Amino acid sequence: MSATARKPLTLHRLREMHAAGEKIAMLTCYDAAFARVLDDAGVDCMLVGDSLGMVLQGQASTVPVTLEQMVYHTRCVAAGNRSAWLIGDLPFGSYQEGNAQALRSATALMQAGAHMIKLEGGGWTADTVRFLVERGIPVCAHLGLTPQSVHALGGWRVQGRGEEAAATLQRHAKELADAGAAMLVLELMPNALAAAISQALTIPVIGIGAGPQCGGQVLVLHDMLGLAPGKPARFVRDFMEGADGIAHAVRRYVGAVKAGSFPDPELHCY
Ligand SMILES: Nc1nc(=O)c2c([nH]1)NC[C@@H]1CN(c3ccc(C(=O)N[C@@H](CCC(=O)O)C(=O)O)cc3)CN21
Ligand SMILES: CC(C)C(=O)C(=O)O
Ligand SMILES: [Mg+2]
Repeated sequence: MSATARKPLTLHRLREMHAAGEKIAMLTCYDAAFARVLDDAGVDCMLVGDSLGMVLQGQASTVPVTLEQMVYHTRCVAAGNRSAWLIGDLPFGSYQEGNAQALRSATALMQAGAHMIKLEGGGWTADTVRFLVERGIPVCAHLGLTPQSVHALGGWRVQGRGEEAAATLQRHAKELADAGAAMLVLELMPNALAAAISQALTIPVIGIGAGPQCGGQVLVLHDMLGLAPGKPARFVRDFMEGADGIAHAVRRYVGAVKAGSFPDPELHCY
């Protein structure tokens, strides 16, 4: 634990960082032990991602993850975290019924310790985003490869290739920002498209497989520690390679994101 504890990050502070051009470093986190490590290493935002269904549970997608499981892991992370901004992922089926269901699910994550909730999907979610924001719940939107829709999208494929698909994603991003989303995750899309969306919005855009020109980056923790099974996706870098332990690997990730040296457009991008 560092001698000088950081002040807890706020949405106000994240907006200031973004306005000043400082990149935001986000990692997924699923438990208290890692939350301590990430907090001490200076990670700005922790996402309790529904990717835990694949990473922790060994399932083939994020579709089976339940709200109850997300609440449990959010509570675990909140217990270990002191100063990072904590984002809870709404799982598949926990907001699609309508605004009332979305508010109930978001409330469960906020009461478990989340500071913000994230939900996947395009323009159709804008009304729900507005509804939650008006009721005091900060919302992060998520566009591009939205894993909860993997069976509809036809696999883990790069999104927004082609003019029409790119224009649609740009329109959805604008609609979500207008609805009050305070942050936007862009997953798996060409650099140029993610750069254009980041430029067009004032809110921080956090990329994963979306190029270096986003306002910040996120990776799945176990991927950047070289712990995920199988061949990693192209956008992953193993920060354990040459690192002196886990805390050092996480500090190297934070440093690389802040310096703009990760992701490398030659290696990790589309
Ligand atoms: N461990 C883990 N890491 C992740 O980043 C992640 C998850 N799990 N689970 C939920 C989703 C699924 N994700 C994935 C999974 C696979 C690819 C993948 O294999 N992509 C190909 C690109 C295919 C194309 O060119 O269209 C690649 O080579 O990167 C990408 C994102 C991202 N998310
Ligand atoms: C990869 C990030 C953006 C995510 O949604 C997750 O980890 O569930
Ligand atoms: Mg997710």
